[in-house]
Amino acid sequence: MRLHRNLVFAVIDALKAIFDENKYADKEIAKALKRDKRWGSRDRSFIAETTYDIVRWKRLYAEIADVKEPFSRPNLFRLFAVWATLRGIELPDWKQLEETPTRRIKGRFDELNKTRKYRESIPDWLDKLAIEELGEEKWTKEIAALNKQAPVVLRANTLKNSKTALKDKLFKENIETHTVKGYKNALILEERANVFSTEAFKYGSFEVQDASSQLVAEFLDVKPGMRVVDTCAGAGGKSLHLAALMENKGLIISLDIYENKLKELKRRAKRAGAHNIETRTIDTTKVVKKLYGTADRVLIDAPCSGLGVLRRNPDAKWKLQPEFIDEIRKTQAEILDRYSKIIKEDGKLVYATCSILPSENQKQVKAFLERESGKDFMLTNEKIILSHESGYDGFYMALLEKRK
Ligand SMILES: C[S@@+](CC[C@H](N)C(=O)[O-])C[C@H]1O[C@@H](n2cnc3c(N)ncnc32)[C@H](O)[C@@H]1O
Repeated sequence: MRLHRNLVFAVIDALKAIFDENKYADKEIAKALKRDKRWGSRDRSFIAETTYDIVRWKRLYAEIADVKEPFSRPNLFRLFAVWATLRGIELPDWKQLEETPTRRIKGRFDELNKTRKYRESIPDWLDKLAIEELGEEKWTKEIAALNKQAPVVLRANTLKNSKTALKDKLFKENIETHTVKGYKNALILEERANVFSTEAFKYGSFEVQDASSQLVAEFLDVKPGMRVVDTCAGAGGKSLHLAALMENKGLIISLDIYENKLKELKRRAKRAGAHNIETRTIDTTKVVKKLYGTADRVLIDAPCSGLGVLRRNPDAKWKLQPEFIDEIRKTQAEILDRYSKIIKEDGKLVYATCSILPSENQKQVKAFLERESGKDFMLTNEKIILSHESGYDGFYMALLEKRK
């Protein structure tokens, strides 16, 4: 592989913003990709993948390069030199890469590889917390899986086409996919590609959605004609799936505390041809209270640490703080107490997160069932999805039924 100066500079600029200015990796990468319209798909994937790689392995690479944050530009080039050396890429004779100690890099890598917190590049507090929650054996396997690059998974939008029809459509646009057992509407890309530029995407034939995430709406057991409330709808990944499962019949009320996310949901719903979704911003407590006792089904896709989706958001390893996880657990408990009241008698509720920590998942549900607010509910099904077992994102979902 030959390294191109413009592409490497784009990576360095993105890393500077992510590491030193605390910006989000996905946003900075999107910005970097807009810099030159002439860049082709290989150039673009070099920028995206290299940036994500260096974000993912920040602690390991910084230790090998012996550099500390905040990173100066010369130090960011040192991190890049570590990345390139470990991949066996020949370094060009640019002044920024002069005197890279190639042999020493390989030696340090072998040495640090023996210790999990360096090998998997994780902060000490996270390593400690995850061992307490999952046990060392499970965590060691899980973090190794969460450090891999995620496959691109699509969900066929059955309001527009079947999975088989979508597969054919994409094939005609030179995108090859395969199906996976156990995931009704999922197609996995054989090779990474910019699916957003396809005609199939513009027509609303699919959404990009991880396979584990695709299990959540199905878990809620919705039927056409039902009244469903998606309480933490965000930009609508699950609402859109619910609309498809309900064949556009009945009503989905999608709530969130952020109006801008719901605006994006509406835009996506239009493209997907989902006509039974109504959005409401939770700007006062009244919005939720008005819904008490009205829904056949409620989805709580709760805000969480996001530790199950580190493959997609590796910068979360560095942005997450233990205090945030403490706070989010309190929010999850409050949300369960308040939003469970939206359910009618005999109705069903799904509580889901994209976290792998029992304290945000099964323990949260258990505590809810023991509180006054949960006394009428019964846990009838539960899925604990770990990335090293499923091959997809880490997720949790619990199905609760309201008794008479
Ligand atoms: C896991 S994300 C939802 C993802 C979304 N359901 C999807 O499938 O694309 C959690 C969402 O909860 C929202 N949220 C945070 N606190 C909330 C609250 N108190 N009430 C409702 N929504 C909340 C966040 O804005 C975020 O969009």
